[in-house]
Amino acid sequence: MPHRRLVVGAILVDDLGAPSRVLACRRTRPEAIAGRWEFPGGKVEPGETPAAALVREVAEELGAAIEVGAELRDAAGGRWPIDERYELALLFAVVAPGELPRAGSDHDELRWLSADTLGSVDWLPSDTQALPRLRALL
Ligand SMILES: Nc1nc2c([nH]c(=O)n2[C@H]2C[C@H](O)[C@@H](COP(=O)(O)OP(=O)(O)OP(=O)(O)O)O2)c(=O)[nH]1
Repeated sequence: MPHRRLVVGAILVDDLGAPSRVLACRRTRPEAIAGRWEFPGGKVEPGETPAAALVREVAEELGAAIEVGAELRDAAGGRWPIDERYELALLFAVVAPGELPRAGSDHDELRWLSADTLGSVDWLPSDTQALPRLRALL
């Protein structure tokens, strides 16, 4: 199987040590996935670490500085498939002190979700795969 390019997503939580809420973001584009909810992030550039890509993407999309924590892997220690070309790395993160994430042009709504409400929005399919493991940590 050819090597898949990496997309990173931030599981932005209220507290890295004792998370109880996660930030979900509703995409505005492209049209095929507009209205679906995701973890903010994007494609890792060549030579960039996943954590550095995440800091860059969240600053661009939500205007907020973050601190990056551990990665959420699947039960076998793997990342999350998107399609033939991409796979998803999900990294926990917190907003830096004094920072406030705001929707820019990539999103039209942000919502903080708890274990009880995590399934209440229409997540992208690759993100849906990770929800049971994430919910167990909230
Ligand atoms: N950002 C993000 N993308 C996701 C998630 N889940 C998922 O399947 N994807 C898919 C949607 C997109 O096809 C792809 C990431 O593309 P993107 O548009 O966010 O990346 P980017 O910001 O680098 O965009 P671009 O510069 O290439 O336009 O991964 C997720 O939780 N967050």
